[in-house]
Amino acid sequence: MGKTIILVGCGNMGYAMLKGWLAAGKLKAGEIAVVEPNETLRSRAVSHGIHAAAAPEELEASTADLVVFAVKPQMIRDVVPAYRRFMPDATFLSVAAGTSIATFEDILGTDAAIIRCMPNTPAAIGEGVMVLFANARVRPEAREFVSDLLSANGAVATVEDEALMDAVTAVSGSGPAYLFHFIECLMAAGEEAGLPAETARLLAMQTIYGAAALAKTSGEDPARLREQVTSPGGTTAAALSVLMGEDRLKSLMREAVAAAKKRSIELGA
Ligand SMILES: NC(=O)C1=CN([C@@H]2O[C@H](COP(=O)(O)OP(=O)(O)OC[C@H]3O[C@@H](n4cnc5c(N)ncnc54)[C@H](O)[C@@H]3O)[C@@H](O)[C@H]2O)C=CC1
Ligand SMILES: O=C(O)[C@@H]1CCC=N1
Repeated sequence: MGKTIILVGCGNMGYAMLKGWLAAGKLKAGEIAVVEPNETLRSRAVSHGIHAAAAPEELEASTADLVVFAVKPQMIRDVVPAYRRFMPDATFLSVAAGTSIATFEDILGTDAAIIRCMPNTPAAIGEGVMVLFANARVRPEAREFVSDLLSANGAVATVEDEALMDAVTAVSGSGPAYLFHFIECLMAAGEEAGLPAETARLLAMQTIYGAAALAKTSGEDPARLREQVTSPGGTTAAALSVLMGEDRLKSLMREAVAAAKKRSIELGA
């Protein structure tokens, strides 16, 4: 690839993205450096042969093409100024929920090339969805480079209106947690219905995986796929009358997504 990337923060999301890049062979260990104050987390990067620093002053790189911020939104104002020295060459990519381009421009100046990205943790296995919004300072070559890098993490999409990033965060950024909880609930219900724990786990996991894969690959509307499972007067109809009666699950999902969107807006305030 021949570029220099600095990953700032190698926690849950930063490391998930890094794993996706390395697994897809998008970059060599020598093309990326990590800044992470936590020694245990830093050692994960070191185990891949990557130079990992506890603080930006310890970085060996004097130039960078891309600086990726994967720290908590509340830390952005403290962390970002140390990377101003990589301007004007660097493009800055932030995955921080709620944190606007305007906040970065306030810290780095309006000359800075900034891309907001809302990823999700399946990025680690190339099955994430990475949603981008860039400011006008990002050059076309930099956009292409970032899109190509992130394609190792899964689908890459863009929004034209930055305000949509809060809804994106609520649907796909936080979304994996909803599905993990759904798996937990289906496992627990399976056990209560009499299945051994290991069987309930296998059935819940493979059913979610298989249904998602079928929904994605078949091109069928999810409602049509649901109907194909639902025999009139059968078992599925009995269960769906619980989930869909009075729009129960739909209302819950609407409330959950609205709560996440509201929190994303608050984080950016
Ligand atoms: N976890 C997720 O599923 C997603 C997280 N995000 C965003 O990713 C960002 C990181 O979230 P997580 O990875 O979940 O949190 P995390 O707490 O696992 O990772 C943040 C990392 O930043 C490190 N850090 C703290 N101070 C630092 C500094 N001065 N320089 C460099 N690194 C420093 C921490 O030691 C920690 O490892 C947040 O802004 C969040 O909104 C976005 C989408 C999904
Ligand atoms: O919970 C959060 O705030 C972050 C953003 C999206 C997923 N995790």
